[in-house]
Amino acid sequence: MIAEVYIDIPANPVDRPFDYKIPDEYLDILVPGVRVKVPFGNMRRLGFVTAIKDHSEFKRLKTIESVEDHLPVLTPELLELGKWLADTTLCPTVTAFQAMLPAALKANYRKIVQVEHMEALKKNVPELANVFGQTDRLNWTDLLKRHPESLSSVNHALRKGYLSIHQQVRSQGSTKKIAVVVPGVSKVRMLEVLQKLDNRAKQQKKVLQHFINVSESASYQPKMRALTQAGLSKSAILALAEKDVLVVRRVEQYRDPYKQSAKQTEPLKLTDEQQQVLAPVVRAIRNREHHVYLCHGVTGSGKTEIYLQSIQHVLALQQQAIVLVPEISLTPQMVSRFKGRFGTQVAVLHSGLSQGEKYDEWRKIREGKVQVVVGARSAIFAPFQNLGIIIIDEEHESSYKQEDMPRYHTRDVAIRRAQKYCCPVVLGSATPSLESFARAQKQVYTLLRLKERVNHRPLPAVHIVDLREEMRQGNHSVFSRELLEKMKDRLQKNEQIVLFLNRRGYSTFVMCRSCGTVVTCPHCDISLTYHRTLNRLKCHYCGFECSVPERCPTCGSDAMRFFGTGTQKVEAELNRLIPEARVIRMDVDTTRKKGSHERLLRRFGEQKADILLGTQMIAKGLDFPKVTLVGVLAADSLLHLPDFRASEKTFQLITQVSGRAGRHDLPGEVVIQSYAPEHYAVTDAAAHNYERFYTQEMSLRRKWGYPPFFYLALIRLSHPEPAYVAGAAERITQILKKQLSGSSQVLGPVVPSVSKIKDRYRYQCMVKYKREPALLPILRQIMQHFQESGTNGLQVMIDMNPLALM
Ligand SMILES: Nc1ncnc2c1ncn2[C@@H]1O[C@H](COP(=O)(O)OP(=O)(O)OP(=O)(O)O)[C@@H](O)[C@H]1O
Ligand SMILES: [Zn+2]
Ligand SMILES: [Zn+2]
Repeated sequence: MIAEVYIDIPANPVDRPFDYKIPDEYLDILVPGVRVKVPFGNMRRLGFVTAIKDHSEFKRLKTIESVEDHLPVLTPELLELGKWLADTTLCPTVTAFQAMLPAALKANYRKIVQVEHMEALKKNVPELANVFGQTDRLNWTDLLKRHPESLSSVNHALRKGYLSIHQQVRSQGSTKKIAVVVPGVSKVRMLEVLQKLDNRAKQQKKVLQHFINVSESASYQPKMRALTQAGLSKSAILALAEKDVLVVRRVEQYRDPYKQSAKQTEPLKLTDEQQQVLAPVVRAIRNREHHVYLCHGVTGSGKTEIYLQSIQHVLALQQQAIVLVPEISLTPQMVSRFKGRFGTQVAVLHSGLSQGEKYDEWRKIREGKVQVVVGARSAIFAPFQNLGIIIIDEEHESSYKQEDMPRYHTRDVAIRRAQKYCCPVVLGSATPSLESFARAQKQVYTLLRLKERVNHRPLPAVHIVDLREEMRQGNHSVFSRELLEKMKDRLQKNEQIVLFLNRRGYSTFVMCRSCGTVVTCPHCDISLTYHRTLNRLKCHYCGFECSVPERCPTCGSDAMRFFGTGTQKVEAELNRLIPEARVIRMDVDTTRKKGSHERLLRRFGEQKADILLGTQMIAKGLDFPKVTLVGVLAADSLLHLPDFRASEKTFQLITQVSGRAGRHDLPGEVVIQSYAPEHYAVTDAAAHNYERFYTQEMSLRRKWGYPPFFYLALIRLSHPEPAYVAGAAERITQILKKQLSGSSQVLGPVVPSVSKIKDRYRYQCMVKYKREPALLPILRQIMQHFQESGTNGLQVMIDMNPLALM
C-alpha cells in the first residue's frame, strides 16, 4: 500500500503530496491524518498522511520509517479544511495543517554531526578529533556554540567524508506525569513493619504512621509533593518503597490552568428579547440547519446568557460547541461563566497557557473528554467531530484575522466548518463589523437584535469634552475639568472608575524641540518608543534598543524632549491631582508576568483600588458592578491612522469602553475627551446610535470603493535593495493590470506608511475587485515566480482581505 504524504517543509516547490511505501507492520494503524517520519532527500522529516492508495505512478518509492500518532492528529474534515485554507489564503498546505495543531506537536529537528572515520579524522584534523573526544556524534548547534572556530575544519572534514550530517526528528507533545504514593501492602503488614523498624528510623516511622492512619479508603493516592509539603521525608518514602511497603507510581496528569472550580450556575430566566433571539438559533440546532446569525446586542444586553443556553441545547443532542472570544477578553471572569455552567465539559485555549497546558487541553478535545471549547482565534480548529454550534463573540475584533500564514479570517473558517456539520454560526457584537452588518442587510446572515440592557437598565449617559477648548482655557492636563470633577465625586461615593487610554498613536517618542527631529529606528521606518522602566528607547518592530540621546542627532541641540502620553505618565498625573486615589495600571508593562492580568483584575473586583487605568486590554468583557464612571482620555487618537477603517475602529472602541459603565444597579456615566468632538464616529458612539454610524460610514466606503463594497487583496514585497524591490513591484503591478478583468482596479505600486522593517525596504500594491475568478491562480503564479529563497531574497507576502494596511 502507498501513502500520500505532505512533508513539513513550508515551501512552494514541495507543496504537493509525495508517495511512500507503507511497511506491513503499519498497515493497520496508518490512516489519513497521522504524522509519519520519512526519508526526504538526504534528510529525515515529519509529514502528514493525507491519503492511502494501492498504487503509485512512480517506480522507486521510499518507505515510511515510523508512525508518530495512534489517534490521527487531523480528522478527515480538518484535512479537507487545511487544503481549503491553503487554496484560499495562498499558503503551503503543510503550513495550514500546522496552524490547526497545538505548538507542542511541531516537530523538533536537530542536526547531528557524526564521525564516519575516526582514524582519518585524528590523522588529518586532530584539533577537531579532540573536540569529539570519546563520542562520535555531536549536536550541530552545540558544536558551533562551543567551538565557533571549528566551522571551517568541520566543513573540510565533511567534504573529505570524515564526518557526515544527519537530521534527527523528534515529534514533541509530552504528557505530564506526576509521582503518587500508594501502600504496597495491607494495613496489618504495615503495622508489623512499623514495629520492626529500628528506632533510629524516625522519618520512616512517621511516614508509615501516616499511611496507617489515613489509608482507610482504597483510593488514597497522595501526590509525592503533597506528602513532602506535609513534612514527610522524601528519602524515607523512597526507602519504604525500596522495601515494597509503599509504591511510587507515575501517573499521567492533565495540566489544568483553571482548576479552581467555578461556582455552579443555573440558566437564568430569559427576558422577552433574549427569548426571541434564542428561539431561531435553537430551531437551527434542532433541525441541523446551517445558518449564520448576527446578534447585534447593545453592551450588557445579555448575549453571553444566550450563548450559554444555546450550548445547552447542543449538548443535549450529544453535540459539541466552539466559543471564540478575543484574546484580551478571555479573562478568568469570562471563562468562569462557561465553566460555571458546564463544569469539566469545558476546555480553554488561549495564548497565556504554556505549550504543555495547551497540548493537554487539545487532547481533551481530540479524545472526546470535553464538549465545549472556549478560546481565542486558533480554537476554531478544535478537533471536534460532531459540531452543533460555533459562536464568535465580539465578531468585529481585528484579532480574528491572523496576520501570519495562513492569513485566514476566523469568521470564514467558522462558516466553512459549520457548513460541513450543518450547524448554526452565531456572530455576536454590540458593534458589528461593517462587513457582517452589510451581509445581514442583504439577508445573507440573519440579524437578531437586543436593543435593551437586561432589566431595562439604561445605557450610560455620555458627555463629550472638547480638548481644544480645555487648552484654550489654559488646562494642559490630560484630564478635563469635567472628568476630574466626576472622578472626585465617585471617589467620595466609594464607587469605581475605569480610565481608558488608547495605546496606538499614543506611545511616547523623543523629539528635538529645536529642529523637530524624532528619534527613529536605524533598521525600521518608525519612531522609537520610550520605556521609563528601562530608561531606554525601543523599536516595537525589530526590538532595537538604545539609550536616550543627550543631543539631537541632526542639529546637536540638547533640547530633546518626550512627547505623547503613556499610561505611566497618566498614572503620575493622577497621583499628583488625586493623591488619595488607589490606582491599578494595566498595560503591557504591568501584565507581562504570567497571571498578573488576572491578579490585577481580581484586585479591582475586590475593590482594593478605585481607578483602573489601562489600554485596549480593559476595553472589553469587564463586568464590575461598582464601576459608574468611564473616562476615555483621547477618543480620537485612532482617527488619524492611515487606515480606511479608522472611523470604524474609533466607533467600536468608544462604544465598547462606554459599555463598561453602569452594568448593574448603579447607573453609569461616560466622559469622552476628544480633539475632534464633532466627528460622526465620536458623536454616534456617544448617542449609542449604531445604525446612524453604519449609514454614514457605508456611504463613504461606497464613495471611495472600499470594503464591504469591494474586496481587497494586498501584495507586499520586501528586499534589502530599494531599487530592486521597486522594480519587482512595478513588474507585478503590470502583470496584474494586464491579466485581470476591466472591472478590477490595481493600485500602486506604493511605499507603505512604514517603508522599512529590519533593513528590508517595502513596497506594496493592492487589487480592488468585486468578482475576479482568475485572481487566486494569478496571485499564486506571481508568488511562485517572484518569491526568492534566503534572507537576502525578495519576499512576497499576499494577504486576501487584509485588515492591517500599514
Ligand atoms: N435573563 C437575565 N436575567 C438576569 N440577568 C441577566 C440575564 N441575562 C444576562 N444577565 C446579566 O446581565 C449582565 C450583562 O450580561 P452579558 O455580560 O451577557 O451582556 P453582553 O451582552 O455579553 O455584554 P457585553 O457585550 O457588554 O460584554 C450579566 O451580569 C448577566 O449575568
Ligand atoms: Zn526597528
Ligand atoms: Zn535637532
